[in-house]
Amino acid sequence: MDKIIGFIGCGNMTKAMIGGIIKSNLVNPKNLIISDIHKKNLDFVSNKYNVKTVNDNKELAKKSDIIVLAIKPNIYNLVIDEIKDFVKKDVIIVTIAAGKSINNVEIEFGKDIKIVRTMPNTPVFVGEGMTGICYNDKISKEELEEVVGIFKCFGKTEIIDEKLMDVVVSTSGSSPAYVFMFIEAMADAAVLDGMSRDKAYKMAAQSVLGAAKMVLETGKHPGELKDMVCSPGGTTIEAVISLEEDAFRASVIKAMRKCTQKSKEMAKTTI
Ligand SMILES: NC(=O)C1=CN([C@@H]2O[C@H](COP(=O)(O)OP(=O)(O)OC[C@H]3O[C@@H](n4cnc5c(N)ncnc54)[C@H](O)[C@@H]3O)[C@@H](O)[C@H]2O)C=CC1
Ligand SMILES: O=C(O)[C@@H]1CCC=N1
Repeated sequence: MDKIIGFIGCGNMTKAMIGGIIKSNLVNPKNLIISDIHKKNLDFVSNKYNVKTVNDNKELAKKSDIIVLAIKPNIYNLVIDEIKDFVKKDVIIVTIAAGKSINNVEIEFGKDIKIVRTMPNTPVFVGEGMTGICYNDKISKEELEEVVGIFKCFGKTEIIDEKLMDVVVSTSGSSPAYVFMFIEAMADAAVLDGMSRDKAYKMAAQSVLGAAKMVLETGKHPGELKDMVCSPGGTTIEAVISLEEDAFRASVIKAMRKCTQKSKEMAKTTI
């Protein structure tokens, strides 16, 4: 691709995304421009990846063909207000924030603008991200493919109906946090029973990775895969029954619905 891709905000997500883009050789590093209010973040990426950096969002807006808004949702208004009169006519705006609908962003720009709304997750750091993507009616098939191509540099992508984007937030955007809690809890139990901390994290995490791969690669129902682990009168069924008694699955479902609801509420209140 020979388009100029600009990232506004050089935090965790941007660092991970540009790392993946450069590794996959999608664009020359010189075609990436990053802006941030903190020089320390810009120095980090220019030293590590040899990308262009600017401390002025307007300057980035004037030069970029695609702009990824990688700032926190609460400053989207501020940043859009700052750049809206400086963006190129055919610029593609890519959002990655929870609770920012396409309509919110269209209203903030106050003019016809191409928008791709995405929800990635932190596994983009290791090239295993999962990104839900939707877009407005100004985006052509080719433009959508270009943006999808960016997100494929650091993981998998799914095109999703916008009305399900709040569900994407809870299912893949926020879900690494609950999985980390699960791994931490498993490791705590192992440590309690005498295993060293480093071995406990490694063994719990690899088991989660392997189990996830089995769901993706066998196509079997997760319940069937669970049954394959449970020997009659054995050890696993003891753990399964204990988790059921403590409403393990109901807790996860309840937590995810709260997460989805929060994303919906944010979309109502952030314009
Ligand atoms: N962390 C996560 O798991 C995920 C985050 N997101 C979304 O990604 C976005 C970025 O999140 P993170 O990278 O985690 O945040 P972060 O806090 O690490 O990065 C935000 C960056 O924006 C910079 N910034 C603040 N004001 C600015 C301004 N006026 N102009 C330019 N830069 C400015 C900050 O200095 C910081 O480097 C958020 O909207 C978040 O909702 C999306 C999916 C997953
Ligand atoms: O908690 C948040 O707002 C972001 C969105 C998805 C993951 N983290």
